[in-house]
Amino acid sequence: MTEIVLDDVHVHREGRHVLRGVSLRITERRVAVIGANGSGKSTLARLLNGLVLPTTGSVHVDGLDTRRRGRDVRRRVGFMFTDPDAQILMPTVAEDVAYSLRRSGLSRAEIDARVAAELDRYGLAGHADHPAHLLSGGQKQLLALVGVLVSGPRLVVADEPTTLLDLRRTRDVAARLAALEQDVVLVTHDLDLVAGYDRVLVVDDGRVVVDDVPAVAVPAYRTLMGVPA
Ligand SMILES: Nc1ncnc2c1ncn2[C@@H]1O[C@H](COP(=O)(O)OP(=O)(O)OP(=O)(O)O)[C@@H](O)[C@H]1O
Repeated sequence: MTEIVLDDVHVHREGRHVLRGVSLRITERRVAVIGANGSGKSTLARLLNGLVLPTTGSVHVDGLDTRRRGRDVRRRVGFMFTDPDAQILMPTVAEDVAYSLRRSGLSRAEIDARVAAELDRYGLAGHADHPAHLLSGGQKQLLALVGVLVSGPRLVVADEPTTLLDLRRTRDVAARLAALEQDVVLVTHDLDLVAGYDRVLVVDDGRVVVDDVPAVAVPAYRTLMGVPA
């Protein structure tokens, strides 16, 4: 279990107050973040692995300050972006996953074995030597997830990972995330995906305005947006 503590976090970006005093302690296995466009969800997600640093306040992951120990934090907390193309860096599928292990200290043979096992687990083994850019959107998102998982994070932050996917691929990626042994923080606009989560944070105008189980938080968000079910 990973513990993330945000203490009175404010984030200013180019004169804008993007987050306004967020304090949280996250220890649950499945946490979802929902909220309107521009409310600050991505910024909150990026704080969790030090991709964004607080302007004031602090973020600690298992006691590590993201401001001072960013590299150690990122080893614990993997990040999955909305657009998998932003995360696919190497020409072939297997090379791309192997790239995530370049600083692992493993031998070439160990890296190859681990890559093959992970691709197999995610149904991508048959594509190992294919150009990564020829995969379907859903396969690319799974490849991005494999690239995040292969280096062994304890927690995966996924920022709208199903936004670009069709219904079937959305269900597939969501099921993969739900089945992970790692802890998950999921940012999403798809309210169906958060049903099984332990905790839902509703972000509005830079603040966490609701922090509750899905059965309470989702209706509260609908009311906030003026679209009750
Ligand atoms: N680097 C930046 N420079 C300037 N403004 C920024 C920056 N990052 C975020 N913002 C602004 O902060 C606000 C919150 O952005 P953020 O991406 O966190 O929202 P979001 O809730 O994830 O939105 P969406 O649902 O549309 O993805 C937006 O108004 C955005 O324009």
